[in-house]
Amino acid sequence: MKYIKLVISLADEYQETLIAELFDMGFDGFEQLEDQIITYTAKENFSVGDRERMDQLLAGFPGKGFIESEEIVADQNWNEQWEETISAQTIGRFYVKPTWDNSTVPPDKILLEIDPKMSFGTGYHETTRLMLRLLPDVLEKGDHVIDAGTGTGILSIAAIKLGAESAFAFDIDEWSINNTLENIILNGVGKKMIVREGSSEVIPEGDQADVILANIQKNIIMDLLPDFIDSLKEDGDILLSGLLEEDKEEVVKKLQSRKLEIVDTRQENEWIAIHARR
Ligand SMILES: C[S@@+](CC[C@H](N)C(=O)[O-])C[C@H]1O[C@@H](n2cnc3c(N)ncnc32)[C@H](O)[C@@H]1O
Repeated sequence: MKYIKLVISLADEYQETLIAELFDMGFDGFEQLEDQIITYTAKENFSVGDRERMDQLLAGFPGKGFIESEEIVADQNWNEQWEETISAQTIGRFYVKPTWDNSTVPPDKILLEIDPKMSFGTGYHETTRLMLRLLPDVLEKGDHVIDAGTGTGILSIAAIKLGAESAFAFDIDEWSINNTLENIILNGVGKKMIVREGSSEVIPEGDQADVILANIQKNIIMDLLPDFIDSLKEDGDILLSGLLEEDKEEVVKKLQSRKLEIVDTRQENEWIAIHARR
């Protein structure tokens, strides 16, 4: 498979906003450098319309961004480049590392072995970190979890390692499903985790979660929220991220209008996560 590698020139303070947009366009694997982002997408996914939309987006930033270079790279090269940018890190109670990192797991940490390939969820993004830090405060042993937009599977795997009895994870991205399946095997959580390709329509009828996890993006979360609430037990908890600080008011209002109580809100840089309870 061939990928398009784009090197984009953009001031640091606008990079997260652009990344959220590019992510929705199907781009994945974002390397943030000083005033520069390197990103990839499958060649067949990048239409002329996408290119125009990207040019428009970049022109909209103060000081303007632009595409410095565009190159077609083969799968193998791409993965090698990507892997070089990933290394282990501690996030709250977890130690997240790819298989090619041989560092020692700190004794008090729970290992999450995640080979990210192209799926979002290395633990490097603020939204994943916020979710991983909130999860131990919310999850109880024996819980059933629904993980919407699972990416690499990282949040479900973390939940099971914390003591969840089962997790149902779904994602619209086929690549993410394959990557999640690999990570399930790596972490030995296969018996407790079910993965499906698709959106909220794939949640089994009558499935009721103690905890719903959704690190996606504001508009998608707003659309899927009614389905999430239908699949949440009375007193169940919902953790939402992929949200920017500026999204907070709208999302909180919507949650409250559906009679959910806001328990906690956390922030890292301009990103937030919300913990609400039914
Ligand atoms: C920001 S990533 C989060 C990945 C991972 N859960 C984490 O916390 O690191 C969002 C994921 O949501 C998926 N996604 C986007 N829209 C979706 C939808 N309508 N239903 C299910 N998954 C969706 C994307 O493919 C992507 O893998």
